[in-house]
Amino acid sequence: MNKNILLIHTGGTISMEEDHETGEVKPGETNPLMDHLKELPDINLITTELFHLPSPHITPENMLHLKTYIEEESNTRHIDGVVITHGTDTLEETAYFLDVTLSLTIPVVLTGAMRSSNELGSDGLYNLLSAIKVAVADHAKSMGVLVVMNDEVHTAKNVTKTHTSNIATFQSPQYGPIGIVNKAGVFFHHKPILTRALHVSKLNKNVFLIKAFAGMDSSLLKGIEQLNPDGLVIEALGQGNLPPMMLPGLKNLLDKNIPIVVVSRCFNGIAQDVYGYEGGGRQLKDMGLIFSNGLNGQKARIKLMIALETSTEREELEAIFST
Ligand SMILES: NC(=O)C[C@H](N)C(=O)O
Repeated sequence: MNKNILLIHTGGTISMEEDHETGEVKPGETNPLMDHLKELPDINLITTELFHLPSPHITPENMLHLKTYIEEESNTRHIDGVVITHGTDTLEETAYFLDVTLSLTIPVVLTGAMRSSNELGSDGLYNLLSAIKVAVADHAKSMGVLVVMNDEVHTAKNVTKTHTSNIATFQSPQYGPIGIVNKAGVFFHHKPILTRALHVSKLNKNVFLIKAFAGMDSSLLKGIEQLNPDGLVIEALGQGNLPPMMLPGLKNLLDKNIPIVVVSRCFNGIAQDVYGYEGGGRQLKDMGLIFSNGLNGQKARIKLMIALETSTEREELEAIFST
C-alpha cells in the first residue's frame, strides 16, 4: 500500500532562487519546490505551503500554527509521516518546539538547504528526497522529531547549525547524528531518549536570551527588568558560571520571581553547579537559577516559553529542565 506523506513547505533557502545577475538569494512569487516531486513510487505526497518565509521571519506563533496543522491533519486522515521544509537559520528552534510539544509516533522530519534551488550544487531536492526516505521508514517511528540534512539524521534536541554556508552545517555536538541516509536506505546507530510531550495552546511569554562575557555587569539585566520579562535564559561561561558583577542584577530578577535558566555558551557539554567561587555555578544554583540539561540557548528559550504556559513554580520548571 502507498504511504501518505504530509509535505509541508514553510520557506527558507530550499524554496528560494538566486538572481544570477546580482547574486541575491530571496523568495520569489512562487515556491520552486511546489513544481518538483509530483510523483514518487509508492508514496502519496500531500503537499501544502503553510508559509513562504525566510526562517529569520519565523515566529513562535508560526511554530504553534505548524504544530496545530500537523495534529489536525493527522487526526483527520491517515498520515504515515510528515516532512517539513524550513530555512536553516531557525530550523533547530522549530524542530525542537515540535519535538517538545507533539506526541505522535509517526516520523516527523525537518529538512532545508544551504544552496538555493537554481544554484550549482543545490542541496535542496536531494535533502528533501532523503527526508522523505526517513519519513516512510517504519524504523524511524517513535524517534522524536528528526532533522535530515547532508545524508545524516539528527535529533531535534541535539542538532544545531554550526556553519554559515557549508552544506554539512548541521551537527549534533553532544552525541553526533543518530543515523545516516544513503542509496541503500536509512540506518540508525542509536536511539534517542524520549520525554513526555508538554502541552501548549498559546505561546505568549516574554522570554529573553543573553550571552555572558568576561567582565559583564548587571546593566543588561537591569535593562531586561524594565521590559517586564516572564523569563530569562543566560548562556553562561564554561560549566555554568557568571561574572560576580552580574549577581545584583540576577538577585533583583529573582526577587521579582522571574525564572532564570542557565545554559553554557560552550558548543558542547552540560551546564552544572560545580564551581563554589563567587558567581560560580554552585552559588547560582543556591540563589535559585535553573540549570538546563545540555540544551543550547535558543532551545532553552523555546522550552522556557512552553514551560511557563503551564507553571511558574521553580520546582516544576526545574523538573522540566532536568529531562
Ligand atoms: N539556508 C537557509 O535556509 C538560510 C536562510 N537564511 C533561511 O533560514 O531562510
